[in-house]
Order: sequence, then C-alpha cells, then structure tokens
Amino acid sequence: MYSNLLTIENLTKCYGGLTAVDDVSFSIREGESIGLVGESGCGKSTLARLLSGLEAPSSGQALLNGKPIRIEKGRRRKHRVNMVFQDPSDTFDKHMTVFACLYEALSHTRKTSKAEAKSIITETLRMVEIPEEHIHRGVRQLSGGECQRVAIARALITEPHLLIFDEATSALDVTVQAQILRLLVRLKQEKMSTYLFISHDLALVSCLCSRVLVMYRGKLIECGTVECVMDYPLHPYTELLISCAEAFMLDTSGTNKELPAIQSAELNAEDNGCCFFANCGRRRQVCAEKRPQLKDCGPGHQAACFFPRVMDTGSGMIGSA
Ligand SMILES: Nc1ncnc2c1ncn2[C@@H]1O[C@H](COP(=O)(O)OP(=O)(O)OP(=O)(O)O)[C@@H](O)[C@H]1O
Repeated sequence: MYSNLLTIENLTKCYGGLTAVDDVSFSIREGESIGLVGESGCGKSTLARLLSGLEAPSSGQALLNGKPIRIEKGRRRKHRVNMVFQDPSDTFDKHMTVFACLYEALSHTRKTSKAEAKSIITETLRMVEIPEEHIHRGVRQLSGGECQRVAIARALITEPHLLIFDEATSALDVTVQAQILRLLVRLKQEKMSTYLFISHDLALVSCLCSRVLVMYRGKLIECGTVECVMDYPLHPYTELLISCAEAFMLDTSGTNKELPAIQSAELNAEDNGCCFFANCGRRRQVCAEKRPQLKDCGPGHQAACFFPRVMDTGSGMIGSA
C-alpha cells in the first residue's frame, strides 16, 4: 500500500549533455499543497512535464498511487495529473468557445448528457468566478485574467489526482495576479485536492503551500515546511534566494536594498562536488570532492549541504550535521 499520492524516486532528465533534472526524490501526500521554487532554468518545468507524463525520464521513476507515470496522450493523462501553464492562451484553440473548451476537457474523463455537462460546466465556471454569460464567448474575446480562470476551470473539471500550476500567475499584471491568487487560496480551501505550485515567487508559495521544495541546477537542495524553510533556511542557496526576494521589496525609506551577487553557474568546476560550490561562502575541500545528499537537519526539514546553517529555533537547534 502507498500512503503517498506521488512518490518520486531518483528522477533524472538529460537533454544531450545537460542534466535538467538530476536524481530528484521526494513524495507528496494526498491533499498536500507543495511549492517548488528555484531560479530560472533550474529544471522546475522539466520536472512538472515528467510528473504529468508529457515527457519520459532518462532514469528513475515517478509513481502516482504506486503506479509509474508513463507518457500518455489526452484523456487518461489529464485525469491523473493536469497542468495550468503560465500563458494559457497558447493552450486554447482560439476558435473555440468557453463552453466548447470545458466540454472537450469534461468529455475526456466522463460520459455525461448535454444537460449534465452544462450544469457541471456552469458550476465549475462559478467556482473560478467567470460570469455565466461568458459561457458562449470565444476564448479569444477573454482578457488575460479571464483566460487563466478558464484554464483553471478546464483543469479542475477533469478532477485530476494532482494539479500542477506552472508559474500560473506570472504572465498577469499585479492586480489580476492578486485576484488569481485569492481564487487559488479559496479553491484550495474548498477542494481538498493535491497541488504542486511552481513559482519564482516565495510570497505566493508561502500563501498557498504547507511544504516547499527548493531546486538548484536540477537538484533538490532543501525541503521542509514553509515556516521552517522561510524562517530557518539551512542551505546557502535558499538563504540567498530568500535574501534576494527580500531585497526586491522596498524598505521603509523607499529605496531598494542591494541585490546579493550570484556568480555564473559555469564557475562551478567540480562535477562531482556540490552544485553550489562556486557561490558558497561556507565551502570547504569536501564540497569540491563529494556531492552532498539531502539529509535530515531538523524536524521535517532536509538540506543537501555538508555545512548547513546551525540555528536555534527556540524549540531546539537545527542544521547541526
Ligand atoms: N526540450 C528541451 N531540450 C533541451 N533543453 C531543454 C529542453 N527543455 C528544457 N531544457 C533546458 O533544461 C533546463 C531546465 O529548463 P526548465 O524549463 O525546466 O527550467 P525552469 O526552472 O522551469 O525555468 P523557468 O523558471 O525559466 O521556466 C534549461 O537549461 C533549459 O534550457
């Protein structure tokens, strides 16, 4: 019996000489909301495509309810794992109406009468706050925010086991982003589904998720509850990521704080060593020679670092090796 909805074991994806996802292992329990963060190009979307059966791994496996996720087209895949992408307009046939888009998705997973389909579609559109009179509009007539709501409705209507949001708000302007974020918070409360939120935005992940995974250059380098990782980051890359996010926020005098510098990844000479070696202020010889594996550093908190930050959380020390 598998208690986890999703179990990822040593998942790896190579494109030629590039390892986009490198020996990644983690699990997601049913009903959990997990955040996946990391800089651009670290492999987040590749990992999402592997989980949704859009691409096959080079090695390792992803199990959904104990069964390997395989490349599947259309209906079965979307019923198991469905994705909402950054720019939904790319994923719609612009000549279709809102009703036709949702009906197509629904008919992939369930047989319904027209009347039943109409009632399910109306209810799903209500859930994402699209007015009923939009139902016969063409998707090309929708605004960016409306289009993303319809994309969310299209994903929800298939009742997937796992729903992945890949930067689902980042193409929208800030006011629409805030509306979609409020919608996601509400949906998460109303529908106890299992979600994976991929984002650059740590604040968004903090709002929506209970646990967070941090990736760097294809590797999982830290994971734990949102509170643990945000308040007590152990890996130097996570510390940098959080300080970068804070630096973007205006301080009380109205000026931006200086961004910490990050060196080019090419400076990381040691393929066998730590992927963060070139940028790390705590590096020692062993970091150049051996690759650190994820290890428990505190309750529900893991980091792949030989010298994680040691901190007193008030209820005990974390990070000591
Ligand atoms: N089909 C592909 N063929 C070759 N290289 C690819 C392919 N897809 C992704 N890559 C490369 O794999 C690496 C990881 O890309 P990926 O899109 O997964 O990163 P990401 O973390 O999602 O980035 P972003 O946040 O900018 O979307 C990048 O170097 C990218 O160029």
